[in-house]
Amino acid sequence: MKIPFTKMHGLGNSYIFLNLFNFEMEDKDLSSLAIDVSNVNTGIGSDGLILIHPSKQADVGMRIFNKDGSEGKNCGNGVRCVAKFAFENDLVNEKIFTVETKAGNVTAEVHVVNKVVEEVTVDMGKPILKRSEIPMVGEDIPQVVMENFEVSHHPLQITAVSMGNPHAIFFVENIDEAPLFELGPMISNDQRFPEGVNVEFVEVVSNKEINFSVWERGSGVTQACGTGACAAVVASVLNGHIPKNTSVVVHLSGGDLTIKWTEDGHVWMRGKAETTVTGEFKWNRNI
Ligand SMILES: N[C@H](CCC[C@H](N)C(=O)O)C(=O)O
Repeated sequence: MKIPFTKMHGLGNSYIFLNLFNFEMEDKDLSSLAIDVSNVNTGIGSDGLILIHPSKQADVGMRIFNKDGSEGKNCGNGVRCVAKFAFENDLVNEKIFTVETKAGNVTAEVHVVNKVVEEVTVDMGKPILKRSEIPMVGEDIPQVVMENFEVSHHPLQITAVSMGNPHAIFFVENIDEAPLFELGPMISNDQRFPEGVNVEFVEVVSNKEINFSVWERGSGVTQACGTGACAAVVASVLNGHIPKNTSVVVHLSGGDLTIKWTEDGHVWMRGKAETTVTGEFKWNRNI
């Protein structure tokens, strides 16, 4: 089976994009396709697969699958790439439009230079803070902020935020000393998160700047995580490190995002989206 694809990335968080406006894939094949295209040795190499599809409730729709074949509900870097693809391929004809995700609709605005979308601003909507809606097991309280969370004899304090997908945020003194590889996978698969969780370590640099690293649910360490960066800013405000309504520079391994949690409760994200390569993937898994 020959599959036309476009590889794109947001700050090095890369996905293989399929345009389902002019190509069809069976739902039952998507998980295994995500695993195969993500494989850097036998596939194309990426953090997962993203489908761009027609939508009845928004201008375009997207679905995101992680490297392990699991489906996520939202993807900040992915939304910016979908917006770039949709505008540059005339799937939309306005610079501001809506994108359907499994977590609901978001609104994107593309910033164009010489017909090329360089950056995208996304209104990622409101964060979800209620424990049961993260979801996280335990007494259902309005928000989980600096709660004791022991992992493998490490006494940590967790702040939990959902951007439609779950995030566990831990503040550290020095991001370079964060136990990302040791504790990331343990926390991501911890029983206290019934659906798993994305794990972020955050170093507060100032009241408008943070350093950030991430172990993504279903993909492991990635260069960037857009929803994670949004969740990290929300957590920083909840913990009094950053005032609300501040334009925060989030330094991720792959580059910077500018994020603001505004008084009306919405989280805004601005950052780059880039196209790496287009091509045709010969997929011959015996399905
Ligand atoms: N691993 C995430 C999906 C990708 C999110 C990330 N790549 C982003 O940019 O937000 C999850 O399972 O919830």
